[in-house]
Amino acid sequence: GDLSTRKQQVDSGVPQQPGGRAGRPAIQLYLYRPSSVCIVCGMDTDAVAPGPSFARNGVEHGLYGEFTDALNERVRYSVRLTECALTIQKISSSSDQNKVVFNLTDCVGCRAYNGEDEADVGAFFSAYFYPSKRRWMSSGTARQRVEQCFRVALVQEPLVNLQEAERWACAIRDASVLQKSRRDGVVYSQLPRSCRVMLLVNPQSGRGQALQYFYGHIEPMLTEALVSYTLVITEHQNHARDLVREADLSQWDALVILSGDGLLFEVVNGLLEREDWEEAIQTPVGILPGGSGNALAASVHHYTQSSPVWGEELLLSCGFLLVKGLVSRLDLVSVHLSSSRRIFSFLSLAWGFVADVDIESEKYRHVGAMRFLVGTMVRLASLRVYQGRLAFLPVRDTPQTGQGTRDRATPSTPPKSSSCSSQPSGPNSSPNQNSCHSANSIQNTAHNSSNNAITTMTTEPRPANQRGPRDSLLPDLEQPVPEHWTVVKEEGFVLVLAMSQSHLSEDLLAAPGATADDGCVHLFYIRAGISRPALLRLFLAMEKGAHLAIGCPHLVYEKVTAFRLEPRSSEGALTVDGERVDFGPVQAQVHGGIARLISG
Ligand SMILES: Nc1ncnc2c1ncn2[C@@H]1O[C@H](COP(=O)(O)OP(=O)(O)OP(=O)(O)O)[C@@H](O)[C@H]1O
Repeated sequence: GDLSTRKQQVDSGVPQQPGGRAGRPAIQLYLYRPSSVCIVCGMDTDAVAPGPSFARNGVEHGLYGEFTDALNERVRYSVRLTECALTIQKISSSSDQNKVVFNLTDCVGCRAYNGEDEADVGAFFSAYFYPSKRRWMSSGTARQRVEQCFRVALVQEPLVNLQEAERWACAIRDASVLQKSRRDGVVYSQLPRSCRVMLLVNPQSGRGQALQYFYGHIEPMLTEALVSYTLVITEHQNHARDLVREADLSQWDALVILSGDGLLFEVVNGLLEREDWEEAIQTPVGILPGGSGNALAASVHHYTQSSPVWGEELLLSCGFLLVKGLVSRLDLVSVHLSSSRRIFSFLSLAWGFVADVDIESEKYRHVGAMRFLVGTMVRLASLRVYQGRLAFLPVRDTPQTGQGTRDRATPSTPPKSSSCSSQPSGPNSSPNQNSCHSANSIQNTAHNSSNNAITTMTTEPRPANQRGPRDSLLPDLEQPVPEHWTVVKEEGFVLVLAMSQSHLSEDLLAAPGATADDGCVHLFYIRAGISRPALLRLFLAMEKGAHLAIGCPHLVYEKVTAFRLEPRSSEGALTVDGERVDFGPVQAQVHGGIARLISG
């Protein structure tokens, strides 16, 4: 339904209706009451003359209109829309002081509507912006909601006024769609306009506030951006996985989760367990932070090169990226567990200190993201050494044609699924022979069973746990690692951490150089012998991603495409994407860019 009330604020120069207060946004319900809108369109004044490329209340290379403040008819504004900005200026003012320019890269939508008062002939349009602004009372910037509302009352005919409001709304929407902040070197595709999203919310995630976050921040934003969604509230573990495995994906342009990373782990693995996994994994996935770790959400925000944000500011940032709808590639790591199970990870594999902190701090969940700090202090007090063997395939030693490296040139028509196997290949197999890339089309195609690119199965379908891309770099887990792999001499570790994204949690920038689709795993390990203060210094430095610059002799960092870890001590946990997995030998290989992630 329509939004029905909102906070209104008119500042000295320009009427604004910010939905949240400055600084950290609180959870608020934005209920819309259009009658509170404050600008009247159609005043005949020459105080601010339109530029030569504008027609008054008409379009040439933009739009120009003149307005008065409905709350004070003596205050008038000129409004200009160009291809990249909406500029609002107080007409009576001769200086530029009262001019406000809204960049359309910050605009998520605009809509036209009638007022609640049936006797009112005027119509309205509202434009919704989320510019990055300085925080109130603290340093840095964060996105904050700003609404600009205009009343159109050109004539006494309500329909004509509504058509004029719709013309402005449409022009602002169209111009905003074209204005997106893209990073150099990233290949994007685009969600369709008015896209359809399946939005999965885990009400238990984090401190149990995910649904509040949804209704307070995300639902209004989706409505503003005309994104239609189906809300699914997960009821139990593996609910999302089962749902995604069976869903008719042609109904959705994206699968988005509002939760911790664990729910996206289920979605990704559900997609790869489908018979049509090659096409299914092309469905863009998105993340909205609702957990206590929120590592992928923090990474996605970090990739936009914006200053760090946390909590609800991070939620707003990720919500903004979702409705802007840019999609890039996402690496997945195929992880073979000792139980012969294979799972796919988009985030991390941890053993030792980090994994133990993650699992042991579950009991401090009520303190939110602080649980990791508490857990770190507790585990530091009883620091352990974990015995095991580690081997890896450095990026520099990886065959260029093999899987695990970034391959943007992969043809868009996938090979037949029947030629693929999820089982590890023998050490002598050629990566080319074994490679089974998914369709790496950057087009945002409908998930249509008549699509030519979709491969039909010509042989017996593989069981769900054997689907997904073939791991051409991995030998059998019982076989020794290939000779060209690097085997670590030491067998005593404090931690081993394999990162696919930049962040380990909202405030731990573990792999500063990582991107979502760099085609490698950022492998860190800390050798036994590090002192408690040195380890603490490393974690404190990690908050700003400065741990590698400390020069700690116990910390080793390698970019790899595959690795194997064989724990020898029985204590400690093994986690994949923050979830505990079967303890024992494990090996993994990266599949560069096989999934798609809503990012910026
Ligand atoms: N309604 C539910 N009740 C209980 N568990 C659920 C429910 N929905 C999903 N789950 C499971 O909860 C687990 C944790 O979810 P998720 O990682 O999304 O949140 P979180 O653990 O709070 O986040 P974080 O790891 O950042 O603290 C997942 O394995 C998921 O399967």
